[in-house]
Amino acid sequence: METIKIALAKGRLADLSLELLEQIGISFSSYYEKTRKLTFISDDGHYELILVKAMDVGTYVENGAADIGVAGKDTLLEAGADVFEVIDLGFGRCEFAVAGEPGTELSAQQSLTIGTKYPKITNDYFQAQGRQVETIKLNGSVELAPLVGLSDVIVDIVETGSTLKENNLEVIETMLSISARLVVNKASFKTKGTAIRPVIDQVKSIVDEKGRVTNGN
Ligand SMILES: Nc1ncnc2c1ncn2[C@@H]1O[C@H](COP(=O)(O)OP(=O)(O)OP(=O)(O)O)[C@@H](O)[C@H]1O
Ligand SMILES: O=P(O)(O)OC[C@H]1O[C@H](OP(=O)(O)OP(=O)(O)O)[C@H](O)[C@@H]1O
Repeated sequence: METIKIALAKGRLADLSLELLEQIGISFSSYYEKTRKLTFISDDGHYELILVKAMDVGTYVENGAADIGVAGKDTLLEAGADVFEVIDLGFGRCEFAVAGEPGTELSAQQSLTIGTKYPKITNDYFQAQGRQVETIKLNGSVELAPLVGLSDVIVDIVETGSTLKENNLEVIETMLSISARLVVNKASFKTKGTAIRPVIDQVKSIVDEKGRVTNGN
């Protein structure tokens, strides 16, 4: 069997993604040795795990450097990744929102400056409303931008809302829902279909099962 390469995002999605793979019998014991390694071979020798930055998963999968990947919908949209998005995995759930200081009114601002890690999503969102905005690309701690006058508002991920609250900001407008997705390289889907399709099917059945439990049915 040809080795299947799986790209996972370092960070908060990594452990959940590995748990899911373990549930379908794909284990990477060497991952837990906590080394600085970025590639790992599965215990059965059939899969290779590559660990990449969250924003880069789509790029690796689009270019065929990985056959399969797990990435947040946010990063896939921002990277404009041309991949097959086959399953909504149901974890890494959060919302995209415009946030700012309490009382900020978007319509009241003639020209709006927006601090964000996601300039493409932000521009697309406002362009769809026929509105030109100026985005300032940031790489983290985005909530700081309106507090220090770098931008009028921010566009960022909101989960519990506690980061906004602790920085005296609030959601002004929710934009779209985000969750982790299983993605597949378009060529691999055909050329390695015999090996990839069973992985997709097994992941699907686990996600469906979880959905049923969560829904109480
Ligand atoms: N607060 C959150 N709650 C739920 N999911 C989140 C949250 N923040 C981010 N995510 C999801 O998890 C993915 C990975 O986030 P993580 O924080 O690990 O990396 P990152 O902040 O995008 O990258 P880096 O820290 O390397 O710049 C995101 O792309 C998003 O889909
Ligand atoms: O609504 P909450 O539950 O507070 O979660 C939202 C926070 O989580 C993410 O930050 P992350 O931890 O990835 O930090 P960074 O983007 O600043 O690196 C996001 O950028 C928000 O700051």
